[in-house]
Amino acid sequence: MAIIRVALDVPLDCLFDYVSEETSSTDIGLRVRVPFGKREAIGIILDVCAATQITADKLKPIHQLYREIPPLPHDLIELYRFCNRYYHHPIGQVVMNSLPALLRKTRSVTCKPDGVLLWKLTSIGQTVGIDTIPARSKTKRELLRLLQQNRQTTAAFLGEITPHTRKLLRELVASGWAEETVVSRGQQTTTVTTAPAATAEQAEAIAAMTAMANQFTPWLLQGVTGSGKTEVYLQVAATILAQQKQVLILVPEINLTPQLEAIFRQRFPASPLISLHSGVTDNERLQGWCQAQHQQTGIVLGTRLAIFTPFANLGLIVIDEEQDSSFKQQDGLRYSARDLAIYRAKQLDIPIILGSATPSLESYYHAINGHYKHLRLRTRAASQARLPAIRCIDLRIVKAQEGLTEPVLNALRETTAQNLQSLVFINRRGYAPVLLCKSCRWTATCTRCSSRLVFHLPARQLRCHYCGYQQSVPSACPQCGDQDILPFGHGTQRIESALINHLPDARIMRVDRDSIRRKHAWQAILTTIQQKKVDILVGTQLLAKGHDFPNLALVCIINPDASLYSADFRAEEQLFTQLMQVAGRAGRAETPGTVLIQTEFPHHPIYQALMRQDYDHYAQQMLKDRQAMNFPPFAYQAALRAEAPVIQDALAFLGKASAASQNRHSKQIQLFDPVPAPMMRLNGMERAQLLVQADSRKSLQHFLTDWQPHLVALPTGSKLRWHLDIDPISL
Ligand SMILES: Nc1ncnc2c1ncn2[C@@H]1O[C@H](COP(=O)(O)OP(=O)(O)OP(=O)(O)O)[C@@H](O)[C@H]1O
Ligand SMILES: [Zn+2]
Repeated sequence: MAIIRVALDVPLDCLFDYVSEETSSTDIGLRVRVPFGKREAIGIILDVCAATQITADKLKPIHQLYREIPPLPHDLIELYRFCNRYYHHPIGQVVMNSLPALLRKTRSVTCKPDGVLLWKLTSIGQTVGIDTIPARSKTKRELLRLLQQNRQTTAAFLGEITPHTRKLLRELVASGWAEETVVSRGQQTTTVTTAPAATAEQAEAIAAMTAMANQFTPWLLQGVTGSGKTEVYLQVAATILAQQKQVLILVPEINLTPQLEAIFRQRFPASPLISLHSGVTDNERLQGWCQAQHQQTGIVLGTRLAIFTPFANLGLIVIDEEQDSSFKQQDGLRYSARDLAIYRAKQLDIPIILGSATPSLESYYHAINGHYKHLRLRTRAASQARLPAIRCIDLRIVKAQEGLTEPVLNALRETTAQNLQSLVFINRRGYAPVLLCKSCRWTATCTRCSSRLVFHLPARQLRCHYCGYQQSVPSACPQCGDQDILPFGHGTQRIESALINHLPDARIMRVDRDSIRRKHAWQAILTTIQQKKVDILVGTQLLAKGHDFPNLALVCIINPDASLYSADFRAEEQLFTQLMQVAGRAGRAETPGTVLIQTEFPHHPIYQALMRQDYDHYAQQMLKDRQAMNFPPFAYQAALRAEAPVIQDALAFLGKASAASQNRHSKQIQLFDPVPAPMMRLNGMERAQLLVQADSRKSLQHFLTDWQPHLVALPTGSKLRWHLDIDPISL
């Protein structure tokens, strides 16, 4: 009889002990159904031991052990434990929330190898010389030769060679030379591409990485927009896949997966690929998860949650657009998928590539310090492609009408006339961000959030972009009764209608979260762009990230000034990155690109750096500022956040939390005063935060480990909620 220790989805940071007759230490990582209070719960066995502190009368037997899928691998369990320690998040919630939804239900699951059987050689089989097979066994020789040539082959294909294929394959299996694997359906791609000749810079990067393909090496691949980072990933992945290892590619946005998926499928038709992101069904996610664990898949492409995929034999991790904030989870377990990826790569002793045109300051700092190996791609890859020319339009001199200036309109007209595409970038969806009463200055605000309601034209609705609240537009000002209430400012819908007025003949398409809501809308949009059925795109950052539209020649950036003077010290970095990204969409193939920026501050260093396209200089300047102010990456932070129906309660809780830490106060730790969050009200709750800062990760962790039990012990009242956010990316 064994005591098993189970992780359950409860907010307590402990494992729960049960007895089980049928369990041994090899069952760590299996799912169990257990009684929990008056109900049943599902959990994962994290430990099996001989003794427990629970008294015999309280110790309960498990209800069921699920063996239909093999236990979670050890390295994944180690990753859970790391998350538990580092993010100070309850172990059971770490484990259970990283699992596919179907594994969190108290039901058995079936993982069917939903795919095609393929034959391949074992590593011994690959080294067998053809001439060791007697010359009279002509068909056997032929079979072996075919398998050596095509890494994975269907039995049907082999069956065309000889009617005795089945028998011969069995012989190969008996000698330990060949084996069957399962490949998910839909892998057989019709168009297969071959690698283009790498540019000199690409070749250098690929050579450096493949030379160190079998050990932990963090690479920062810093390549200007359009420099062909994807090609570098592909060629390094080829080496890893040829070693029969798996590749994990993380991208920031689900919308970036279809293009990349197609590229990888076409390049590696024999390597099964799965996509894991919020768009796949529960069952697809479960099957993908199982296939990765059984090495029925070679490539996993996914968004941040895919970092928790179990792998049989992972050989490479790629993080594309590594600076992107969506790699950080913003609720529950607030992990950074990028940081966890570094942990995993180290744990498995494999290389990791962080790719970006504008690395995060953290990664850039590691690279210039030599902690990461730094590779550069300084020129665009396609032979004719140059970086675009970037120019500012001074809004103090040139007036905008309906948000658009004459130079921008002219450039759009010219580009359209040349049959080329343009992108008008405005990072605000809806028609107008403010609805304003002209006589009493009333503005429409959300009752649940400290935000303004955004005016959406087609539906004539006011919507809160934070909590989703909606109402219809009032016919008169609710405060003074005046009927003169007007939309103020510009969103994508308003720019779209202005463009329709100014360029009636152009084909205009708006791309933002509202327009891609329908299923498959995104695919349709990509096809429309690729088939050149649109002249002008009006879009938010959805279109700015990572896309490769060869016919796009002009990018116009409308009013980016809004976040120039934000209170958050990261806002400037984020704006710079975003503008470099969006500017980088122009002129990626033969067509030279132009970028126009409408701004009231053309002399601001951010636009100056942008016009020079000098990331390094700007990054180094920002690093100097961070150092002077003692901000990350020169300091390590955690935020304690509390929310309650009234702000005083949240602040009071943080005050007590701060007091509870006093004895453990050291020189290395700085606790700031509790303050209301920049956006104080959200979803009917009022929020406050307390920033903890340390000079090293270690002292921060020490402090938090000490502090946490005191936090847990603080009385909160029923309505107050709090959490810790380690390495927060927005304050
Ligand atoms: N060696 C090469 N020869 C010719 N074309 C290439 C080569 N490598 C890449 N390309 C092409 O260059 C274009 C840009 O490549 P890619 O999309 O990988 O850029 P990127 O570095 O990811 O840029 P961004 O950071 O803007 O996303 C693509 O159309 C790609 O097909
Ligand atoms: Zn709201």
